[in-house]
Amino acid sequence: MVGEPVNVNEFQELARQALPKMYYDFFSGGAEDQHTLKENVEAFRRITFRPRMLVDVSRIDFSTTVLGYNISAPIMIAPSGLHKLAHPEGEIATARAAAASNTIMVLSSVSSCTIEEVASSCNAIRFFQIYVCKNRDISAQLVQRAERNGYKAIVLTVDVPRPGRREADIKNKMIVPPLKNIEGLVSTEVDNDEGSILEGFSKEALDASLCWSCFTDTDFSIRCFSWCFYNVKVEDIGWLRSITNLPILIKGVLTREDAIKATEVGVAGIVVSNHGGRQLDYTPATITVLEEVVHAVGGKVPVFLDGGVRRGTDVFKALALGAQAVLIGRPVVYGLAAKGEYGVRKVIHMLKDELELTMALSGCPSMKDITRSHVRTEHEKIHSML
Ligand SMILES: Cc1cc2nc3c(=O)[nH]c(=O)nc-3n(C[C@H](O)[C@H](O)[C@H](O)COP(=O)(O)O)c2cc1C
Repeated sequence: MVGEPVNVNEFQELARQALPKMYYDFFSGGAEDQHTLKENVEAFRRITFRPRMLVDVSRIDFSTTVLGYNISAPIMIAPSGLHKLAHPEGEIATARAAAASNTIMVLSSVSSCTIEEVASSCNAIRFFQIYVCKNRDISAQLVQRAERNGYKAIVLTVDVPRPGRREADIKNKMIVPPLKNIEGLVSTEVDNDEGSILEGFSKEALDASLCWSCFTDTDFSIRCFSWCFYNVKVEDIGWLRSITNLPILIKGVLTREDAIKATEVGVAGIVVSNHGGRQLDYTPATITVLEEVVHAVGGKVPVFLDGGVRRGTDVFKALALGAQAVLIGRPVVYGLAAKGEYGVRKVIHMLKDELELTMALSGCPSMKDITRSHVRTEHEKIHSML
């Protein structure tokens, strides 16, 4: 029995106690051997600090901006689906916690509350995450609804051409409740005797043919024109840019090769993510590839990171390695399951408190003081021993 939690990790056990096994497994699980799921957390632990002493840390400021929006700390809420499985108020409670914490929430396209319900529930700064469906009209409708309802950016998740093999969901024959945003547009009644219904549905609906496509500005306007007036299907990322004025972030990049392609197609930012270890198992922990992506991008667009962030020290490490901010996945859902909106607020608050302390003890009174030389990676440790 866990009493009042004193850190974010302790919310996981509270969530396990609060939820039916099928739902707890859905939120906590990863793909196959769950190697990447564990590594996301473990890799942070292998990074150590190089703190500086006798710096004036009597005032700490970690407020920042993301795509021009001021937020209280470099900690945002990652998109995760089906929050009503965690708590009856679902994403509305999560959004209210984001508003109270003055941070950004990325709403999942497979949320259990609609785009409109979340938008009208509070004044949180919201981004909207999409998967591209085989039927592009469905994705286009979602993007346009998000834009109409005041969402400030589109987060395109690119690591799910097919769903990863989440064996707990398969065993549990995970049942998907109605996906409110796409109700009536996509059938969730998929026969999938061998696996989870969620997996079966994703295989049916998602467009596995989605690709990068580079284009010049002239090329782009021709594509827009043709899409609007002749309804000719414009391919891929160019297609997405042609249907929205919102900035587009790409979520799911893990290599320099893809980081370069992302900047070439004109995205506004990159999220280094392996989907919290739920997609391809044995992809590296995100914190270990962050620098590779940051170097490849060369400051052209901001780079964000999610996966395994459980401590304020983790946030600091990601910032030192070049992230502009981090996103939090499971801890938010665990907070929601354990204590509703209050639980999500508490999770964000705990991470902020820990970040503040880490900055004070490292000699970094502001975000700009956090540098690469404040951390030591495992690679550097090995190198220094040779
Ligand atoms: C239960 C669950 C559902 C998720 N649903 C989505 C989703 O709908 N769209 C998406 O882009 N990512 C989704 N993700 C991935 C998260 O956005 C994020 O990448 C991941 O949770 C970060 O790792 P962490 O949980 O260790 O913080 C989901 C993750 C979890 C745990």
